[in-house]
Formats: sequence, structure tokens, C-alpha cells
Amino acid sequence: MIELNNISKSYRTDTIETLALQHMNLSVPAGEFLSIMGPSGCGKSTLLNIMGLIDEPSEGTVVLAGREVTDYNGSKVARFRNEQLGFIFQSFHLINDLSVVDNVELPLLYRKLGGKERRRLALEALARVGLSNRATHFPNQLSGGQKQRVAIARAIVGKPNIILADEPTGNLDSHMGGEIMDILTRLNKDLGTTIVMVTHDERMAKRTHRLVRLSDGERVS
Ligand SMILES: Nc1ncnc2c1ncn2[C@@H]1O[C@H](COP(=O)(O)OP(=O)(O)OP(=O)(O)O)[C@@H](O)[C@H]1O
Repeated sequence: MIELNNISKSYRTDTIETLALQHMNLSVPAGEFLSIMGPSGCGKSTLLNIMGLIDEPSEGTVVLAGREVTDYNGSKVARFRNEQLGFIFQSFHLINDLSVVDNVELPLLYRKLGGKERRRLALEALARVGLSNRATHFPNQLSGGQKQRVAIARAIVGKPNIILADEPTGNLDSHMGGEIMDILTRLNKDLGTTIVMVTHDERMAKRTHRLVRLSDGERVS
């Protein structure tokens, strides 16, 4: 389902070259819930961004949903990302001027769907994260845990095969973080969504199927 083949990534500025990932191989079967851990700066976000087609590798190939996507660009990347991938970030990335349900509908604006159908799907996604009763609220009227649940609803509204989550519980206390893990676990079990999650929290990582540890841009276990 996700295959990274011999991926390296270096960032160049005028004076320095940083090797963020070195010859990384990783295969994530469909339906797996995988966590990635490692010290700050070891390349976790870079890895997730390459899987999510947000960043391009300097070397190596990426296969997602059976397609070699390394050379995709422009509208092809945008479309593939919109249809196949859902993203969740540590700091939620909600739009404060839009209501909860409008935030959730955003990824659907790029699909050929009528307004009613978009609304129905957004409400269905909100029900899945237990937030039907907050649809007309605005993000600043919600707790951190609720904001992250809205972000999850937005990530799943387009029914992606893969969810990429960068420290989804990083800004939450352990109780709220546990609730977010409950929701992700349920999505993985009920819908078979493949999830790759970067975390700093061993307790969250223990709740996933497999843990990959990185150090200095390489897999160590
Ligand atoms: N746009 C960039 N330009 C230059 N260097 C970068 C860039 N993005 C990341 N790096 C460098 O690449 C390395 C890996 O960064 P990355 O953000 O992937 O680490 P991380 O493991 O996610 O760290 P953290 O846990 O602190 O978020 C770091 O040394 C970082 O400084």
C-alpha cells in the first residue's frame, strides 16, 4: 500500500547541506496502523511529507496505492492527494473563520459534488468523531481535543485509503490524547484505513500495530 524504496532527502542552502533521510526503505501494508518515533530532527516529518507528496525525495521512489507516484506533479499530485490521503497535524490547522462543518467540507470542494451531498458527507464524518452537536460552532469555541476531532473528520471526509498524522496528540493532555487514539484505532479497524503516525509518546505508539524508530535519517529498528 505504501512503499518507500531507497529514499534519501537532502536540503541544500547556500552554505550547508542537511541529509534528512538516508537510503530509507519502508513498506506499510494496507490496513496497518504504524507509528514512527525518534529524536527531534531525525527526519520523521520529512518522511511523512514524502509519503504525503508534500515534499519530493532527492533519490528513491514512492509507491502509493499501487502507483509509482514519485514523478507526479502539479494537478496530478493535488488530485491524488485529495482522493487518497488524509492529513492530521499537531496544531490542527483549522480555519477559524469557517464553522466546524464548513472546515470538514473543505477537501470536498475539489470534487464534483453538489452542496447537499458535501454537507451530508461532512455531517457523517462529524458523527464518526462524536461531534455532531458542534457542527455550527467555530473552532475557537472548541477544546483542543475537539479541534483535533474536527481535523480528523476533515481528514476522513473524502474517504481516503491512507491517513498521515504528524504528532496528532502532541498538543493534548493524556486523556484527550487517549480519546484521539481511540478514534484513530476505530477508523483503522472499522474502515481499514492505513494510518502512519509520528509520535513522541511511547504510550500512543504501543497502541499501534508496529513501531519504526529513526535516528539521523535512518531506520534503527
Ligand atoms: N526545509 C528545510 N530546509 C533545510 N533543512 C531542513 C528543512 N526541513 C527539515 N530540515 C532538516 O532536516 C532534518 C530532519 O527534519 P524533520 O523536520 O524531518 O525532523 P523531525 O524528526 O520531524 O523533528 P521534530 O521531532 O523536531 O519535529 C533536520 O535536521 C532539519 O533541520
